[in-house]
Amino acid sequence: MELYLDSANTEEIQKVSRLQFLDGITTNPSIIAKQSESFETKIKQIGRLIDGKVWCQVTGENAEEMYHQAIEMSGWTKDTVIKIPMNFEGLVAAGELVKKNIEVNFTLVYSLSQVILAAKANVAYISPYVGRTDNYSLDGKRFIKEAKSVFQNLNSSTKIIGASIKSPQTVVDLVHAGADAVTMSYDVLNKMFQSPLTDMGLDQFNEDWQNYIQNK
Ligand SMILES: O=C[C@H](O)COP(=O)(O)O
Repeated sequence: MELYLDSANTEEIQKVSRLQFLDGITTNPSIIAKQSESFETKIKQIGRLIDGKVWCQVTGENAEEMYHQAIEMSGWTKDTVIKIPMNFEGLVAAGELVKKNIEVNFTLVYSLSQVILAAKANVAYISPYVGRTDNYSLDGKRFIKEAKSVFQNLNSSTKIIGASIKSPQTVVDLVHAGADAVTMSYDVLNKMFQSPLTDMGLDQFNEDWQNYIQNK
């Protein structure tokens, strides 16, 4: 399973880059818009901070614009995944990029008919936005399970990256549902390793150890 941080914040990226197993950084236009640097400067900086894939999203309004942006962005880091919106123009652009062996992710995927088109387009990833799905009383976990089964039925190698994750339990649910990858905020990533039982156990070990070495 691949695990990504969904952020463009330098401090957050520097901290998590110490985790050797992280697969990279995902971004989107809203995440980039929170930063002071230009898009290109920011993505290149992330590429220097992390040893892994850097995901960036095209903002063009038609296939041609998306394609040219994607080609340019591919040169910004050594391992770039291009995020393309799931719509007609995006499908056209993705076709051209896949031919050039560029890794493409269809973003904002919410229906199984979109999943079928993604499989036909032979893209590397799709990203269903689980938290946003759940906000509309639709079942994000179930959608990932069904999308996985569609890919299996079609013998597709397209991977599913669960996005818009709001809690560690959602990560667990998505792994059970068959997600190949997950991306989460710094806040959710930090909550993943926290447990009051771990803290209590560690406090007890420390206390016992101090007593032991003092009485030796
Ligand atoms: O780019 C994908 C993000 O995971 C979206 O997350 P969000 O719903 O918290 O904006």
